Amino acid sequence: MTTYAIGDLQGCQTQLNDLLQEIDAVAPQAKLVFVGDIVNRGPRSLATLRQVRALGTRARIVLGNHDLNLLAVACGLRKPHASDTLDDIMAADDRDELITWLRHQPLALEQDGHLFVHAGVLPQWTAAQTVALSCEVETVLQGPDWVAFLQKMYGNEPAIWDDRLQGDDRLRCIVNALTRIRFCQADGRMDFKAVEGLAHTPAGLMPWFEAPNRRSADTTVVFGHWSTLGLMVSPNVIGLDTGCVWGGQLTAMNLQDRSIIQVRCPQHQKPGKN
Ligand SMILES: Nc1ncnc2c1ncn2[C@@H]1O[C@H](COP(=O)(O)OP(=O)(O)OP(=O)(O)OP(=O)(O)OC[C@H]2O[C@@H](n3cnc4c(N)ncnc43)[C@H](O)[C@@H]2O)[C@@H](O)[C@H]1O
Repeated sequence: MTTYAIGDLQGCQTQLNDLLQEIDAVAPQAKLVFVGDIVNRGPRSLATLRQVRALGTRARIVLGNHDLNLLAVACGLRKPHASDTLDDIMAADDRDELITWLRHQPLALEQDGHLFVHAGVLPQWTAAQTVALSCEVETVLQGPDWVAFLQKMYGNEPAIWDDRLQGDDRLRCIVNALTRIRFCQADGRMDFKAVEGLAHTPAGLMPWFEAPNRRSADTTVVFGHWSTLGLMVSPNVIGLDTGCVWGGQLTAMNLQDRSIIQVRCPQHQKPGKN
């Protein structure tokens, strides 16, 4: 069975339609895995969310930082940022159903020998451990205390993993790795400032996937989140955020033969204005 992994949609539903048409033309039964940031910044968050959900068992997703932001906005914890484009979801008749569906999605999943996350994986984690840690967050997100969890989720500390972490600190560290990391130090300490591409790697930092002795290196990790990195394809790392919302492209990769389908996108937001 063919599987396509698809990069950050960010509410670009017109391009999602175009992309799905192109996929269907070559592999109509293909399974789909979206690497998160289904919504926000783009013009059609509601339609995008509805369409991905309507794909049913054909598609799986992992949650991104913008999807978590939507949950926080929807439950009244966060005010929308000026650059957020979530109003159509907030006003939708099916808003509660959509939010419930979203908070029942994973932050990491393994399928067909690939590990899917939105942002990255800490060097101390194996692929199996990554999925287990994701499950810890999912259990809380799907339970009765999900709003209290989101309230404690924000923050950059602890920035380094320790198996002994517990409670809110443990969950925050897991969420930050799976949905926000780009660069880290050699010991896996996460950086949350640098957002540019590899040519601008700050001194003392490295992309998370180049951390020495990364224990998930035996599994191909597929991720999004890092639009300034762009399309990144190496034997065991595949980055698919090609900045559709910033005027780049929406990208899908056939994980069996690594062929690429891309759809050009108009610029919906200007970099640096968020
Ligand atoms: N635990 C948690 N803690 C904190 N926040 C959490 C959280 N969980 C969820 N969130 C939420 O995360 C949301 C986003 O936070 P931000 O802080 O805005 O996230 P970001 O990483 O800067 O941006 P993004 O995720 O859109 O990534 P991209 O590569 O496209 O863009 C990255 C940057 O690249 C720039 N860029 C894009 N294309 C560019 C180009 N062509 N040239 C130059 N710069 C470009 C953009 O301007 C942008 O600044 C917030 O709403 C927040 O609520």
